[in-house]
Order: sequence, then structure tokens, then C-alpha cells
Amino acid sequence: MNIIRTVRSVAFSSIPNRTLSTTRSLSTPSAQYTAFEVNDKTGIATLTLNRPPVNSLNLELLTEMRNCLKDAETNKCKGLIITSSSNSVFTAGLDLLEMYQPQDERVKSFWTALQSMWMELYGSKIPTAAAINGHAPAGGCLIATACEYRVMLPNFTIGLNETLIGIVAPKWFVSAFLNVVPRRVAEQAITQGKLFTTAEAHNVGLVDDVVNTKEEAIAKCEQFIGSFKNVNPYARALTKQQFRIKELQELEQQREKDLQIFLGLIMQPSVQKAMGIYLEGLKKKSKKQ
Ligand SMILES: CCCCCCC/C=C/C(=O)SCCNC(=O)CCNC(=O)[C@H](O)C(C)(C)COP(=O)(O)OP(=O)(O)OC[C@H]1O[C@@H](n2cnc3c(N)ncnc32)[C@H](O)[C@@H]1OP(=O)(O)O
Repeated sequence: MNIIRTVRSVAFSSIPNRTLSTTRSLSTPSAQYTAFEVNDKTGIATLTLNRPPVNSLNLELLTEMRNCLKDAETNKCKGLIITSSSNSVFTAGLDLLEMYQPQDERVKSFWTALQSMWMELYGSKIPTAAAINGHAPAGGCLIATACEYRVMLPNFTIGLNETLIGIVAPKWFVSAFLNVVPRRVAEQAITQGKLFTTAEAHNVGLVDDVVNTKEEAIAKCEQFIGSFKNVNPYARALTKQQFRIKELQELEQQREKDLQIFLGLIMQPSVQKAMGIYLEGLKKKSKKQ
């Protein structure tokens, strides 16, 4: 049986998470929305998103994700798996409440944290895999495509649906999508705001495998990470970098401009109005259920 060493864990029980930290004291504050575990036998870390009801990515969750990524790298983990504690949502993407009628400083920190999280995940030295055990729209798809491998459970949806909300998927969201989906398919899907079903996503290459249970999804991710067993990790990391450096440098060099474009767009009255209507629709639907 595998022994799970909990480096950072939260919210799955009423036990305060610091009492679960068995291996070392943490330099970062307690986690609220993530669980981070390292399997002692395989050396593989699992980051579980746990911000009910839909794991929407707010500033705090993004910050915790960054801390987990850093932990996985500094602990020289063999790889990192990202999954969700929900049975139906991987993540609903960016927390729309961070962008709807936002406060100036908070929304800047939010976007900057998203940029950093993405660059750190996309450029991570260790193998990364997403066990997509629920819906993964927009920012959810961004996280999945930042990983090197994706496996998904049936009958969920994934894609960049920003245009349907009246917002624009930034260039770096699109470039990661283009790594896995043919350009023609990507252009049509992203302009339409299409959410692919699991089967469709598999067909176009947006996900690599489909399995029926979360356990099988984790096992597939472990298998993917295990496939690098005989590969020198430094050679692997440098080779991965060759594939990803262009997008990383592009965002790094344009961070401030990207932030200003984001702020300019979301602060437009028409965009705020569209977001308000979309949020209202979500709330109405949620009340009906
Ligand atoms: C150049 C820059 C321009 C700007 C770029 C911005 C890029 C944006 C990226 C994004 O990620 S935007 C977010 C996109 N996400 C979505 O469109 C998903 C919306 N959510 C859903 O479709 C569904 O919630 C779901 C994920 C399919 C799950 O459905 P389920 O039936 O399980 O839950 P719901 O009843 O719909 O929701 C419960 C609860 O959660 C609220 N909520 C859902 N998604 C979000 C969200 N992304 N942000 C904030 N809140 C969300 C929903 O309103 C419900 O709230 P309550 O009514 O319970 O208060």
C-alpha cells in the first residue's frame, strides 16, 4: 500500500491542516483551498483543488496553487498531478466575482497571480498531468493545457468559452490550447466559445485519454509521469523548455501590457454588463437545481 505523506493538506476534514503536516514545517501560510500530498512510494505529488462549490479560481486559490507547485519542485517530486475534490467540476475557471465590479488593487493582484501560476505550471521542470474529473471551462482548460498530459472522465466539458461570456481569451490561453489542438479546430472552437464534451475533446486531441473513474485517472497520470523513469530529469526539463520557452518569454516580456489590456477590457461597461448577465444566469440556474 502506498503511504501518503501529507505536506500540505486542507479542508477535507475538520482537523486543522497544520496538524496534518508530518514532514516539515511550512514557510508558507496554511492552505485553505488546496490539498497537497506526496506519495512516498512514487515521489509523485498530487494537488487537489478544493474550493466548493466549483473550484472557481480566486486570488487565494491561485496563490495556494503557486505554493504547491513550488513545494513540488523544491521537494524534487517526480511529477505533479492536478485534480479536484469535486465529483463534477475540475474547476469552473476564473472566479467571475474577481472580475465583476472589481476593486482596483485586488483585481491587479488577481491577474498577476494568474499570470505567475500559469508561467510556473507551463514551465515547470517536473512532469505535470491533469486528472480532469469534472467540467473544465475557460481557466479550467487553461490549467489542463498547461500540463503535459490530460486524462478526463466521461460526460463533462472542456474548452475556452470566453466569447460566450463576452470576454476574450488572452493570447497565452490560446497558445497553450494550440499546442494540443489543430489550428483550424482551435480557431473555430475559441471564436464560438465551444465547450467540447469529453468524447469530442478526446477526438481533437485536447485530452489524451478517457477513463471512467478518478482513481483510474490518477493511475493514468502516474503512468505518464512514470514513463520518464529512465530519463535524466535535467535533460528532460531542458528539452521541455525548448518546446515552451517562446510562450513563456512572450508573457514574461509583456506582463505589464497584458495586465493593462486585461484591465482595459474588463472595465469596459459593455463587458461588465455581459459578465453581470452571465453571472445572473448561473445563479438562476443554480437556484433551480
Ligand atoms: C484580455 C483579457 C480579457 C479577460 C480574460 C478573462 C479570461 C476568463 C477566463 C475564465 O475562466 S472566466 C470563467 C468561465 N467559466 C465559466 O463560464 C463556467 C461557469 N460555470 C458553469 O458553467 C457551471 O457552474 C459549471 C462549472 C458547469 C458547474 O455547474 P454546477 O451545476 O455544478 O454548478 P452551478 O450551480 O452552475 O454553480 C454553483 C455556484 O457557483 C457559481 N459559479 C459557477 N461558476 C463560477 C465562476 N466561474 N465564477 C464565480 N462563480 C461561479 C454559480 O454562480 C453558483 O453560485 P450560487 O448561485 O450558488 O451562489
